[in-house]
Amino acid sequence: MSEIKKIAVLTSGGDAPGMNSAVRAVVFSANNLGIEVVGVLRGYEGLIDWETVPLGLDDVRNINNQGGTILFTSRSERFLDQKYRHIAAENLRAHDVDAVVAIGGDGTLRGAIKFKDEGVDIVCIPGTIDRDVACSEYTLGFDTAANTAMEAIDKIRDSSVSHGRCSVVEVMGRKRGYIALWAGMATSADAIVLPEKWDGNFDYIINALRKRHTDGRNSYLVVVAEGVTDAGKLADLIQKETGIESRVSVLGYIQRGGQPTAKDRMYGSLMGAYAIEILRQGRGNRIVAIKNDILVDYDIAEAIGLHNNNLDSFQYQLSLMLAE
Ligand SMILES: Nc1ncnc2c1ncn2[C@@H]1O[C@H](COP(=O)(O)OP(=O)(O)OP(=O)(O)O)[C@@H](O)[C@H]1O
Ligand SMILES: O=P(O)(O)OC[C@H]1O[C@](O)(CO)[C@@H](O)[C@@H]1O
Repeated sequence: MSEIKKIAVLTSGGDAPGMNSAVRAVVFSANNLGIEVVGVLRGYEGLIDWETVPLGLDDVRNINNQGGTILFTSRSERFLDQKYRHIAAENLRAHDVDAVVAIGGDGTLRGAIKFKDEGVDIVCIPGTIDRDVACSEYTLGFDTAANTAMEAIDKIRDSSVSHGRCSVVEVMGRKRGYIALWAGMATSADAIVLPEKWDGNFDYIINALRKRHTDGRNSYLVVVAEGVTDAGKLADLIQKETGIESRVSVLGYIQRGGQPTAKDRMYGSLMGAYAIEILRQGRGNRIVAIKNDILVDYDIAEAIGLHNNNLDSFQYQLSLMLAE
């Protein structure tokens, strides 16, 4: 890679708390090295339409505490088409941009691999509440989302206890159950339903709730990851099979919003700065990741080849034991 004089930074896929800290650290670190930064608006869409803003220190100074992403984001249908990826690459060349920092989830990473074929140097930062980027132990936004879900479930439980009901709460995570596991354990759920462990059979939940009901328990909490089943149907099934009055709450987009936790601000800052360090070393087509709580980086193609559908088995076993 030739010497870097100008870079573009974008956020893509679902917004995630901590993305702003990463953008901020990218701008500060680049500025230190005399590298110019443009912010691309609305993710890969903004690359295709060349919707950009210059980013200086004053533009990012006070964004650590802001939820969402100041650069906006999108799910770009057009970027799936090579014709538009070519236009995006031509736009970068026309504006003398030497490399791109893309902050997003596994889809953003897949897009980056394709974009590499257009001759673009790109460094990715894992940012998604789902924590579903296999090469990294952490993705920006997870901690804030898990805390938001926990606080919401605490409140739902208050009402559930008052009425002697069963609350079924659906949380996000796409095909991964991390938000459900963390928020469920933190709120002492009676059952946590995870995509990684789902065998299509609700009997064990029904039986467990029935036993608790017989034992005289007053209220019940089931946390279900969105990747498993329709939570409303599960609430109906529980009510029908156990006689416990049941209600459903789908937490939805509140999990993506709100002020980032200290962890997301810190990891966003670290990952943003590390991305610029990778480029300073003349390395492209990398993804920043966390391994054993330390910053590392992988070749993007190697990273996308990794699959990790396992949950930490100790955490999972503990969640079962604590739900007894
Ligand atoms: N195979 C692909 N080829 C080209 N571009 C892709 C591909 N997969 C995804 N992308 C691009 O990356 C964008 C972001 O991906 P996606 O919408 O899946 O979100 P994500 O980055 O996985 O984030 P989140 O996990 O928060 O949803 C897509 O909207 C699309 O523009
Ligand atoms: O914003 P959209 O397109 O509705 O996407 C929702 C999905 O995005 C995520 O919130 C991740 O960003 C997933 O947990 C969820 O399945």
